[in-house]
Amino acid sequence: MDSTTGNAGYDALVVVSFGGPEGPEDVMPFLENVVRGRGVPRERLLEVADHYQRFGGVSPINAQCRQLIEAIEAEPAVGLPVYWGNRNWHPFLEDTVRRMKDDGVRRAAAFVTSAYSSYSSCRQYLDDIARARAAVPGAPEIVKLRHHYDHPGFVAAMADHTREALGRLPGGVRDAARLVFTAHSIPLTMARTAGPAGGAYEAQLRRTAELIVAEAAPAGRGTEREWDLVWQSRSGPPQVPWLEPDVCDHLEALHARGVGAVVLVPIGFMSDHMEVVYDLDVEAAAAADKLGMALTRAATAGVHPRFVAMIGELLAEPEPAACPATCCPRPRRDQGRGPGAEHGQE
Ligand SMILES: CC1=C(CCC(=O)O)c2cc3nc(cc4[nH]c(cc5[nH]c(cc1n2)c(C)c5CCC(=O)O)c(CCC(=O)O)c4C)C(CCC(=O)O)=C3C
Ligand SMILES: [Fe+2]
Repeated sequence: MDSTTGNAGYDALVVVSFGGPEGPEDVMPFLENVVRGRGVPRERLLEVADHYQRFGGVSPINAQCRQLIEAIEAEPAVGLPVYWGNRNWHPFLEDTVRRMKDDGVRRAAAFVTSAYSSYSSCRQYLDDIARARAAVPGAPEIVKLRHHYDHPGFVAAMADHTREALGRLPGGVRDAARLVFTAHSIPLTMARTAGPAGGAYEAQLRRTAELIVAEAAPAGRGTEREWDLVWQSRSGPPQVPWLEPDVCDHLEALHARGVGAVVLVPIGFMSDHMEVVYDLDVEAAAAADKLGMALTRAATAGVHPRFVAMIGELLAEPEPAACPATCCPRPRRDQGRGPGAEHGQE
């Protein structure tokens, strides 16, 4: 059986991810890589550094990537050598591309651990790939697989995890529980220019949520389960507007409306990241506790068998159309700060 080429003739798969620190001394250099040229205030950076330090300076993201790669390597539908390269921490994508070239890879598919359109979640990864290839003479061609937000494998994994989290709520409040889907907030300027026609980040997340609601909580008791899409992990200077409401504010608003139980469903993250284990499992959990709300958090897609199988299915699809050069542009750093600030080098 020749399952090694698929329709698009790839000879390798590279998992492209964000990267995270793996010890206390990694935290500041990692954060400096993340925010270089981004205008994130120093106070915000120190606050986030403290979140990492509470976990011994170790983000869960790299271990999750290693587990995913192990699972992909064991997936018969993949049948390709699997590489891994990150934007912000070891193994850096450029080093990986060099290794791929040395191994004789000619045409690789890239699975980016982000399912949606926007500068941060799509274009920036395309730029990372282009920069890494430009630094390596004779680098392989690298084709980014399509956005998988609506793929039945991703949806099935998250629906399964949503049902499981509903099952962890006390029986008495389970039926009335509300599903609260979360994703990383982004600046409004970035949200407006996401995708070929703008607005794609939010529209895709909403679609994912709808698909999960339909699968996890089908109308059986007569009505569809109530749900919302809200935002978490806002960064940037306070005067720049980002997508709202924040998940913790939203829990308060729901409580004021008499909602007694919530399942958080982190569809914006493909695996456990610091944003999930701190911003949701520590901060949002504390907010719910204070309000006396029952709260559980659905597991991220991680290595759910349907999610892993999805990667094999994506590899078998014809080569995806490249994103138009104009979609998901890098927002200017001065956007949202009013007129007169238009001389940054970004
Ligand atoms: C849309 C989006 C995703 C989802 C898509 C994807 O998965 O790629 C994502 C993922 C992640 N973001 C991560 C970490 C950080 N993001 C930051 C800052 C920012 N994120 C942004 C957006 C996103 N981020 C933006 C617009 C900024 C402002 C600065 C800038 O314009 O770039 C900062 C700076 C400090 C702060 O939070 O203020 C950190 C440390 C980690 C690793 C977590 C871990 O270690 O477990 C992951 C997976
Ligand atoms: Fe981020």
